[in-house]
Amino acid sequence: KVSAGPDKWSDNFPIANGPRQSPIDIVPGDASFDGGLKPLKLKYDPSTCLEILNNGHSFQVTFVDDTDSSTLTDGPISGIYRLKQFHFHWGASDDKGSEHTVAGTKYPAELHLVHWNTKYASFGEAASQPDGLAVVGVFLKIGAENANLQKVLDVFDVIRAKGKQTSFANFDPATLLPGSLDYWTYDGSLTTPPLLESVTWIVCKEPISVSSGQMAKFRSLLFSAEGEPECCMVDNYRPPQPLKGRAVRASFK
Ligand SMILES: O[B-]1(O)OCc2ccccc21
Ligand SMILES: [Zn+2]
Repeated sequence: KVSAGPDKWSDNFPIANGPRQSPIDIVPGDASFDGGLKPLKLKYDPSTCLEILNNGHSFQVTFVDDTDSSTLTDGPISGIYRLKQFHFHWGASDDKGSEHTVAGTKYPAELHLVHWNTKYASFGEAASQPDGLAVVGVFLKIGAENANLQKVLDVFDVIRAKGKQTSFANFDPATLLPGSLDYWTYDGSLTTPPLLESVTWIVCKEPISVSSGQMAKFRSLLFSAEGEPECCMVDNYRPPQPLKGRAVRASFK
């Protein structure tokens, strides 16, 4: 059965209309500079990279998270958050695809690096806590071919269908970060069901590049499993949700 789109999610997940839903439209002029925000501290160990899988709504690269080898600290958060996985959201064409927008501007894709608070025992437990997750969002903008991203795209042929996975070792997610780690931050949620309101969002102002040909490769993945009618994996983004009085802070002037 085909899963229902974002407008139908509230039927099974009433939190879809909750007070801290994501993504949002970030309006730079409305964000308040907070001098108390620390620089992001991302320490990633490529040897914790484990596998890459097509989970039917995106593809994700999963990391071993039983030690503090790959962590996010500082920034707007307190304590140590461990990297669990990263994944992307993208569109059917280059004019849409990101989840967060910037003064209404949509990017063709958005990277999410998902971390969980080690004050909790596991990702699953953390995901149900208001301070449980911290997701670093990075926009992708059409430009030069991204050689680091290409290492991920090169294995797409073996994970084309839903449920396919393969080992993926020694990838350094830091190679997907922009030069500047200036960011906006606000309290939000998962952007896919169960839409849990447990995410401190950290959205980088500076995008990374992706070529139009590389975006076409994203669109070669399938929502469908082997043996099912082929359905291209595109438009796997949730549109912006109401801010409902939340503050968006900027780490930069
Ligand atoms: O980026 B997402 O909201 O999409 C799915 C997901 C899973 C875990 C954390 C955050 C997210
Ligand atoms: Zn995501």
